[in-house]
Amino acid sequence: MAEFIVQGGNRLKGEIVPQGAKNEALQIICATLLTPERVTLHNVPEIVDILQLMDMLRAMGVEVEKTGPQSYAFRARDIDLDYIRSEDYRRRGARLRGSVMVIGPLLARFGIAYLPKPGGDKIGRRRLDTHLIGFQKLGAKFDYDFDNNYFALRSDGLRGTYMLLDEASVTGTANIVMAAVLARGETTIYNAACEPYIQQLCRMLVRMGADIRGIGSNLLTIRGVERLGGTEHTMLPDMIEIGSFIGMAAMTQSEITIKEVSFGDLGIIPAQFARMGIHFEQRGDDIYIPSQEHYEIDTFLDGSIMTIADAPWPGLTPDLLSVFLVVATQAKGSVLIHQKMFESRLFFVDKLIDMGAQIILCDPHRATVIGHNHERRLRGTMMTSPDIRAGVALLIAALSAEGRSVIQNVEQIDRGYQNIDARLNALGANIVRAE
Ligand SMILES: CC(=O)N[C@H]1[C@@H](OP(=O)(O)OP(=O)(O)OC[C@H]2O[C@@H](n3ccc(=O)[nH]c3=O)[C@H](O)[C@@H]2O)O[C@H](CO)[C@@H](O)[C@@H]1O
Ligand SMILES: C=C(OP(=O)(O)O)C(=O)O
Repeated sequence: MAEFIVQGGNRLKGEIVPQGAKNEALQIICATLLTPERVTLHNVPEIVDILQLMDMLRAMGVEVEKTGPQSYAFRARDIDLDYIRSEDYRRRGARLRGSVMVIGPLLARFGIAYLPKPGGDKIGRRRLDTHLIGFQKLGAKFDYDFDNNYFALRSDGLRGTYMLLDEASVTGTANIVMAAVLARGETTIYNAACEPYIQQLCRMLVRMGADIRGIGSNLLTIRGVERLGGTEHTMLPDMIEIGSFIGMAAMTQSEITIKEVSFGDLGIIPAQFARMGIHFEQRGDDIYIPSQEHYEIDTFLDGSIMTIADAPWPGLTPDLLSVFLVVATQAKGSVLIHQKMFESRLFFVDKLIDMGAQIILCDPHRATVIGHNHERRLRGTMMTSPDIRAGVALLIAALSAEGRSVIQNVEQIDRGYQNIDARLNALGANIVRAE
């Protein structure tokens, strides 16, 4: 298990370029299975989850070639359909959440797919009902194999239909869209997720020849086509990484410019940081954050305590709530952080409490934070990263803290943030990676 040894207290300064979006890349890489033609992807983040998904596709028979820095070409000519029943496939699938999205393309193109229990962050129940019920509505049949622990899905030709999703699942919507683009007839998906990840996927599918209307909304209409062709696609900058850097700048009182953020695709994220009292300027497509001695959390218009809560897009992504929570520990004022979607994502606050933060964990979904207004620093300590985003929140806490912290299990952070120690050290942080 690798760890970060962090000497806290440095103010950071300089420019940082965000990586390509992890959760978009997971969808997009799975979509390359939909065509035997070449698909070239740019701005691919070389993080553990993405490298593992690419290895899984290679093992399935996809030709994957690195064509430049952060660029890869994929060609899914001959897929080994025996491999997708193998123990190796199940083992690889279990390492990341994104693996679940190979199912839609396999079902659409080959009429057969196996769904092993996917991995990903252990942040509460992560059900797959939306995916499976969606495939069933398109005419697929599924059985659970109790001996081998996987779902087997089959179809003798998917057919378009109307469906109202029980929840706006991100990976569920991506999976169903990828199945529907090659189904016969028209599919309507209501209550579809509409994050920029999904919008980007849909735009790429359209360039491959798909017919999709309603992109960016929660009502998608897809007219199935016979086949899809090759294309090129560039990932957006990772909005979760951008949000993490905004939070880090505020906590460490640093002056940072985040380059080429694709501001229009950040949705409500900048406005929510502004409600935390954090100043920033949009300069072209960059975000400039000046060094701030203090930041004061807004109240609601009636004077009541601010709540920062997640909601399906265009609401605030749950993946940034851990960062908002840590940022609040040094703000002036109080805030209620309400993580509605996941039930085990706030437990990392005990580490922040150990560091001296004033937090009351009200229940698994809600924590009240009373900020120190930078009058009292957090204290460095020993901690373990429980999931990607809590890991980064703890790293931000450690960077701002007095003294030395050790963060164990940084493999969790590496799943989602490329080379984060070196990139932050280039801004003046003091992070040493030890194996
Ligand atoms: C690989 C990937 O892309 N992972 C992201 C994806 O996971 P993933 O697609 O697995 O998450 P889902 O969107 O399916 O749902 C996440 C959780 O939120 C709940 N839920 C979902 C929709 C809804 O309207 N109401 C609701 O309560 C679900 O029950 C579930 O517990 O989306 C999550 C929600 O943005 C993010 O945290 C993950 O980083
Ligand atoms: C929860 C996340 O990832 P995953 O769905 O891959 O576990 C995340 O990116 O914050």
